[in-house]
Formats: sequence, C-alpha cells, structure tokens
Amino acid sequence: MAGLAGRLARRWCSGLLRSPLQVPALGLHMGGPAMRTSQKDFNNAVNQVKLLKEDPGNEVKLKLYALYKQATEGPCNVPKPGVLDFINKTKWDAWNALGSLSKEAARQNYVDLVSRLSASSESPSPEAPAADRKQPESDTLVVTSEDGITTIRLNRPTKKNALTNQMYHDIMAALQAASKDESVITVLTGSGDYYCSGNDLTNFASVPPGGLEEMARRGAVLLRDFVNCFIDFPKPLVAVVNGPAVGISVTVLGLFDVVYATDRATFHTPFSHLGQSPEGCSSYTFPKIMGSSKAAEMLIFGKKLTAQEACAQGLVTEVFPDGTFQKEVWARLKAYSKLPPNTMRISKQIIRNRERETLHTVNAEECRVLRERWQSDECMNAIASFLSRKAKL
Ligand SMILES: CCCCCCCCCC/C=C\CC(=O)SCCNC(=O)CCNC(=O)[C@H](O)C(C)(C)COP(=O)(O)OP(=O)(O)OC[C@H]1O[C@@H](n2cnc3c(N)ncnc32)[C@H](O)[C@@H]1OP(=O)(O)O
Repeated sequence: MAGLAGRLARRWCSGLLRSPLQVPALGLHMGGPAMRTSQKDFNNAVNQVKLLKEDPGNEVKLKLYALYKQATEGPCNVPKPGVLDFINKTKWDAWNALGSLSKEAARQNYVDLVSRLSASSESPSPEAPAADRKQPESDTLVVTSEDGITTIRLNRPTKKNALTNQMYHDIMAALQAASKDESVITVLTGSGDYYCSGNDLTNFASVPPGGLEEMARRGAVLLRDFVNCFIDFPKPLVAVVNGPAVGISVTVLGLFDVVYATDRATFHTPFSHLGQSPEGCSSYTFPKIMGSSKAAEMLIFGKKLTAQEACAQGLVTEVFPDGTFQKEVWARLKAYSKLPPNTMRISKQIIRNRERETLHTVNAEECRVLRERWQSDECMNAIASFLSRKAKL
C-alpha cells in the first residue's frame, strides 16, 4: 500500500510544476510582521516556478501547493479525502497543516521559497572541482581555491570595495558554488586598504521605468536573496577583515562563524545618517551578540567601533597587528582546513540550524522596512548628498 501511495504521489507531484494552481516555502513566517508581498510579486513567483531548471522534489512541491492554496483561498476549507484517495489526501494534509496562517504570510512564504529555489537552481553542478569553476564575468570579485579554502575577494579597491549590483549577484553565485565544491572553509575578504565600504550608493542612481517604487522593490528582492545565501551557507564561513568595513559588510558579520580583523579595521553602520535601517539580520544578531544598548549605539546612532571594541563586544573573534595580519590569519586557517570536513559542517549545523528560520523571518522583515525607507525623502536626500560629493561618512 505504501509503495502504491508513493508511486501515485510521485506521479501527481511530477505534474505539479506545470500548473500555477499547484505550486510555494520551506521556512514559514507564521503571520507576524513579515515583508509585505504584492500580488504582482506573488504572480511573478508563480510564473517563475514553471521556469525552474531542476525538479525541486516532492516535499518542496507539496509545500508550494499548500502555500499556493493558503495564499489564494485561505485556510483549508474542503472535506478531508478518504484514506484510499492517496494523492488528494497528501495534498489536503499539506494544506491543512498550514492552519490559520494568513493569506499574506502564505504569499510571502511562497515568494521566499521560489526565490531560494531559483537561486539554487542557477548554481553550478554539485562536486564541480573548485579549480575548474568559471570566474565571475567581471574582475570585481576574485574567487580562488587552495589548501581546502575557497576565498572570495572583493576586488574594487579604488572604490573601497563598494558593492555594485553585479557584485551582489557574483557573491551569491560564489557562495552557492563554494557550498558545493571540495573546499572545507570559505573566506570573504577585500583587496586594498578597505574591507568594504558597503552598498555602492550609485546603485540608486539609475531609476528603472517603474520609478522609485520599482527600484526599491528590486533592491529588497536582491538584498533578501543576498542575505539568505549567508543564512543558509553550510560550511564554516570566515571573514578576514583587512581594513575598515561599512554598512552591509558589517551587518552580515553576525552570520559568519569567525571574524578575524586587522587592528586597522573599523566597523561602521551609519544607517540613520543615510535615512536607512538595519539589514543583514543585524537587528536580531547584534543585540544577541553585544546586548541591546551597544547594538543600538551602532545601528541607531551609527557609532563606529575600532577593531578592539568590536572584539570586546563579540562581533570580532580576534584582532591581529596589521603588519602580521595576513601571515598569522592564513597560517591559522590552513591549520583549521586540515580538520575533518564533515565534522566541521555538522558542528556548524548544530550551532546554527535552530535559528535559521528565525533569521529568514528577520531578513524578510528588514527588507520590507528598507523597501519603504528607500522611498523616503530622508534616504533620497542622503544619497543625493553623497552622489553630489557633498557628504561622506
Ligand atoms: C536596485 C537598487 C538598490 C540596490 C541595492 C540592493 C541592496 C542594498 C542593500 C544594502 C543597503 C545599505 C547598506 C549599506 O551598506 S549603507 C553604507 C553605504 N556606504 C557608505 O555610505 C559609504 C560611502 N563612502 C564614504 O563615506 C567614503 O567613501 C569612505 C568609505 C569613508 C572612504 O573615504 P575616503 O576619503 O578614504 O575615500 P573616497 O575618496 O571617499 O573613496 C574613494 C572612491 O570610492 C568611492 N566610494 C567609496 N565608497 C563608496 C560607496 N559606498 N558607494 C559608492 N562609491 C563609493 C568614492 O566615491 C570615491 O570615488 P571617486 O574616486 O571620487 O570616483
């Protein structure tokens, strides 16, 4: 009986992706203050599902189905199929399991899931040896792999490694590839005197045909996908902070496993100065790491921390003298890369997995708020000031 049920369920699921009526999120927002997804975002996600390059598997397809039903019809309101009606009973169970989840939260979860599926279906094939990996299109990101360590290097030193739209996409692709290559540790670092000056503020300079609203919508989707890659990264992730760090390059540090910094580094999140609000899950990770009042001083008032201060507050693991920084850090990482890879992965999972869904919810909420902020006069004026060379941090 179980075999027949399994075969029927597989046959049913294989047709799922063809119809929008049967399609959505692995992690559920349970109706709290999740990011508000428009009907258009939802419709786009429904269409995107049909374009997935890889079959996401029956379990995911069932979740998509259940979320679609919840998003369009609300809580399950049809009679339970009989025990022998395996297929419809499986579908009914999945929909019914969503309980009283609101239509809006279901829509959001659907869009989030599809976005994660799309990102992973675009990643290179598993087990591709790191040395054979195609480099990103531009040279603003350099990915290398040696001694069991994949290094992702921001390489735009003349602009203090500010992150362009292309770089966000390249970093996501590099993380996806590193999660599947043969390396055991992944490192993010920068070229030149800065680690990263945060979001390239000229990303806001070219407004698309849909206007400011469309720009903010696209920015929120990009930011959410970008941060999700850090939340879900399965191997030990280390930041080698070679100089000052600003904005999003600081906030995502709460999602790294280890952060090594030169004593020249500083850590600055000037969101209020820019009319913006915290991202990278920092509204959750920073209070947890350093306590709410220290987090508030950074995230609300934009206090810049020295490397030593950031270390004292738990954001940085260890600080090294600038003169010996590279030598000491890489020697240590090479030694760590000899440890058993599976054990390290499993230890990371057990440390991080409990919070993964919470982090996805926080990320969605931060992006929702930022999407509104980016359309505010306070934010537009701050960016215009920088672009017209009137203001720096
Ligand atoms: C679809 C649209 C949205 C897309 C966005 C999606 C995702 C975004 C999510 C994140 C959102 C926000 C988080 C943040 O990161 S907020 C922080 C943003 N960063 C800043 O405000 C830093 C601005 N830069 C400065 O204040 C200074 O440059 C500096 C970093 C303090 C360094 O000062 P310096 O005197 O040592 O060097 P300077 O001459 O100023 O810099 C050299 C050149 O580099 C350019 N540059 C530096 N940082 C940036 C930047 N962040 N954006 C753009 N350009 C930057 C600087 O303009 C100089 O260029 P040039 O030589 O004059 O041409």
